[in-house]
Amino acid sequence: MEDKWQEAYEFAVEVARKAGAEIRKAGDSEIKVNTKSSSVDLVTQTDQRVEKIIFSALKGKFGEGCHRFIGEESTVDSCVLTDKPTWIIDPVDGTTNFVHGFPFVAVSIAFAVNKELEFGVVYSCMEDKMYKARRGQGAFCDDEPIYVSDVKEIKKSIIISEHGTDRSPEKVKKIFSTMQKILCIPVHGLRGSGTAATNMCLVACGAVEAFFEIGIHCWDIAAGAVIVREAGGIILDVNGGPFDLMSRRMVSANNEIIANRIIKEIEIFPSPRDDGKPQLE
Ligand SMILES: O=P([O-])([O-])O[C@@H]1[C@@H](O)[C@H](O)[C@@H](O)[C@H](O)[C@@H]1O
Ligand SMILES: [Mg+2]
Repeated sequence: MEDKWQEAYEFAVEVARKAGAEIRKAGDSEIKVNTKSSSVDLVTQTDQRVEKIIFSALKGKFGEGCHRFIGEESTVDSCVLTDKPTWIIDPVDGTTNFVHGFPFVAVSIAFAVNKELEFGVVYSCMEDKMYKARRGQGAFCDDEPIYVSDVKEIKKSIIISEHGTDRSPEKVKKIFSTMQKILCIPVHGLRGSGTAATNMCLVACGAVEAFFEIGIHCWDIAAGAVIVREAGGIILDVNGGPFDLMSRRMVSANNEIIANRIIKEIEIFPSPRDDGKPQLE
């Protein structure tokens, strides 16, 4: 049977690598910082320019007729998954890191058809590491197979959590209360790279056991979701239910034991969905 998406997958890897090179060479001139949802939710000309480069490469190859495009800096098509082939793109995941020269910045490109994620590509461009996965065909870093950790004891785990860009006191209190409870289980450590896409790849390659966050967007996690699953991991909603790409919350983990142990400690707070539907509790 013809494999319809292999060419698109390979093209996405090429585009991600080129976009990463553009990020690396963006000099100080381009790091003119603007803000979005809060004074600490940063965006630069590089975010916008690199998204344009990615979109024009994909539209040039696949046309604008039947493919839809969801991108952090444009969201020309609303964040609603249809059955149409849909590209879900974060051109610069870890924008704050990029502005500060903190060396974890990723290009995240995911592709969905019939509302199902078909493949994900995450290029950690400062590390020059290419993570990728196609549904049902395994996960890779620089073409080497990667697998989640086999740790089942929470007290032998490293957990990633991020504080995001919302600084409202009630949310910050819940975020740090959750972190304190997890830290004092105790776990071996808490970490965070500052980019959700990279965090998910760290779960996928077994460097950490889980990453959870409330407040991320579909473009931050869509590619990482494929990579975690194909590396043998699991992704759930923070309430233990099924993962929902548009819900702006998730737990990704090496196995269900670790995922459920983390979920027990998460203090959930509301976060408006990417698709505008009412948020679940
Ligand atoms: O904005 P961006 O750098 O593409 O995405 C980032 C996410 O990857 C990260 O998980 C989150 O904690 C940050 O607040 C920010 O949203
Ligand atoms: Mg971004």
